[in-house]
Amino acid sequence: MIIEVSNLKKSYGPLVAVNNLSFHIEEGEVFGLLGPNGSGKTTAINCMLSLLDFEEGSIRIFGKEMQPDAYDLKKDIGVVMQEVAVFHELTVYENIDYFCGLYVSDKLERKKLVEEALDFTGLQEFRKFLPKKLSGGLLRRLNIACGIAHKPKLIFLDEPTVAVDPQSRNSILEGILKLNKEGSTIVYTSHYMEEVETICSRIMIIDKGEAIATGTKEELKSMIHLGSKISFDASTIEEAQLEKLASLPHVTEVKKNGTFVTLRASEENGTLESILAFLKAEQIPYNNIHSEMPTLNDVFLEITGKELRD
Ligand SMILES: Nc1ncnc2c1ncn2[C@@H]1O[C@H](COP(=O)(O)OP(=O)(O)OP(=O)(O)O)[C@@H](O)[C@H]1O
Repeated sequence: MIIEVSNLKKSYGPLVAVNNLSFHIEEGEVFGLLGPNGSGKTTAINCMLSLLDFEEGSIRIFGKEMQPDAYDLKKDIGVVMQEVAVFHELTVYENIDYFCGLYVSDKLERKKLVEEALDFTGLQEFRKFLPKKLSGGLLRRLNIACGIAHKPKLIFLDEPTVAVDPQSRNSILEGILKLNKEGSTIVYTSHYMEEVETICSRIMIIDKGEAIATGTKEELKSMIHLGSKISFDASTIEEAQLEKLASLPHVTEVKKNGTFVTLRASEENGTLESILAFLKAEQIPYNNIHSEMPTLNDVFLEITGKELRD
């Protein structure tokens, strides 16, 4: 087991930021911590890194208790923090070389690793640039290169894609999967459910410092019984017809907002067909019909009663 957190509790004065948090992360996982802003993700990471002390619980990394002076554990950990932390007077190359040098003293070996990190983050052509000449997305890529150049076994990435352009975002996400393929276990925090769904093998959803659900995205979605969502535009549909729709097999909910009708179905198979057959039989004109599987936002909404997004 790479990480084992048991009953972690951390407060800032009267505010309990993380409460009774327990989870484990196995080697090779991309583990996602998904929660809205202020839900305690960064606090949990900082406790795992022994950057913060905590009142209750225990944290074991690589099978050993994590301590502020556990340098033997820390050398195998890479950290990419939310705030970009690079030296503004050093070039892109020199920054990566500096951070890599904290772990790798052999010059030749380090040169190879820095070149690989430049390739990996697509920063080769910017190697001589000072950070102030980089766009926000490139600066975040530099932040990542500095955190991962020494090829750590375990990498923490805290919201690495906040405020980056879509191209850099995709390149960051692809890069994380590549690091994972090359053998690193990843802990990834985000409040973007799409990212977490795309790259994480297992996800813990947190809210107000507490874990509300943990599992693969399929497991999380099967915890709720929302099934798929089917929507269409039907300006002439009548109240009595909406009631009939609600009584079709597997339809669990029907809502109308303006001309837009949204149904929830507990079963994917055959439901869309029976809705289409009903609309045809009742001669109800409709447009833009589409069906969506539930998202992690639906899971969050069902459990907490609020949206994941701010
Ligand atoms: N140093 C601090 N002192 C007091 N309160 C803090 C401190 N750091 C965080 N908090 C509070 O603790 C709670 C959890 O914050 P934390 O930063 O861990 O959440 P988060 O999920 O990482 O959110 P974000 O994505 O916005 O960083 C929030 O209510 C935050 O305001």
